[in-house]
Amino acid sequence: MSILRIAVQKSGRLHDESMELLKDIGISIDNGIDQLKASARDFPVEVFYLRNGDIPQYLKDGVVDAAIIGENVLIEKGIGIKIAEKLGFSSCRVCVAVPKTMNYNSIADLEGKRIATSYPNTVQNYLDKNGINANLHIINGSVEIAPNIGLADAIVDIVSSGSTLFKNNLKEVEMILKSEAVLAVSPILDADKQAILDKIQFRIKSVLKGRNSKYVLLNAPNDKVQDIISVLPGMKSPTVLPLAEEGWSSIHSVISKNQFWDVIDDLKARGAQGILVCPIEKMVI
Ligand SMILES: Nc1ncnc2c1ncn2[C@@H]1O[C@H](COP(=O)(O)OP(=O)(O)OP(=O)(O)O)[C@@H](O)[C@H]1O
Ligand SMILES: O=P(O)(O)OC[C@H]1O[C@H](OP(=O)(O)OP(=O)(O)O)[C@H](O)[C@@H]1O
Ligand SMILES: [Mg+2]
Repeated sequence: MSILRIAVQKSGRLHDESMELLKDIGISIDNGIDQLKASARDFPVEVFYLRNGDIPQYLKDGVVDAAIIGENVLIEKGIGIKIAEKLGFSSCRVCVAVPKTMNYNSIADLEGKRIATSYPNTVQNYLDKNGINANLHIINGSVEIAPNIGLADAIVDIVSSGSTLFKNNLKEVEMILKSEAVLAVSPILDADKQAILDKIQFRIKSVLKGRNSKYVLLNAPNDKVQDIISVLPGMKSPTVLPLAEEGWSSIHSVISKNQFWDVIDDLKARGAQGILVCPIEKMVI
């Protein structure tokens, strides 16, 4: 029987949420400390714990079949590897930053400069597209220190809150790309493995939809029900049930997290009372 080999980051920023997602889709792993490989108890899956930066090559070679990986690393090293699903965590951006004191007006100011980065392919592509010639210095970590020690005039690195740039007296001047954790798939995948992957992807979609939605219950007098329903999306349409008290109804619906507060304000204004909001574990549509 086929077994799908999934790579996750061994340790680092993606590890915990990757394991949480696997758990949420029903893949439980006996994770012995320092194990590099583990089998799932209840699903035909093996999990490989690898460095994020090494995963694109393993996918290309078909050593692993799928992976949870930072999109930025795939863009840097994973030409031809398909993204099956965006996973909604570890969001960041890859940016150009320069010393705060530099008078930066446009990308033309990078001409002839020394740029330190761990993402040389991404940077070179970006410079080529913009017709800029610059000298790249490849460093593997602590890139933000490079301008302060005289190694570079600018850097390209990951930015999230911006606090690392701030601490190093740098300012963000260009955004090259946005990234988040993704489910990536090897180009070498037979039909049996594809069938396992399809099941996993279906489960991931259900979990992500659940994470992005809330279940809402509220009470309303019957004469307000139609007006309230008009602002509730619901999966098909909202559920309306009679309350024990004559003339009142309970309305149940699902609201997307993005619209949540706006819809709640609207519901209150239309006469909703006793509004309860619950998390949704999974949503299968
Ligand atoms: N500050 C951040 N905020 C959000 N996401 C981030 C941040 N830094 C990195 N990431 C994302 O998490 C991924 C893993 O980052 P991390 O620093 O843990 O590993 P790494 O050092 O790049 O990789 P390796 O596993 O090869 O040692 C990055 O590729 C990026 O997609
Ligand atoms: O904008 P911020 O929120 O400050 O995040 C950005 C920093 O986070 C990452 O480093 P990380 O902390 O993962 O350290 P590393 O360089 O050792 O991987 C990245 O390389 C930046 O340095
Ligand atoms: Mg890092």
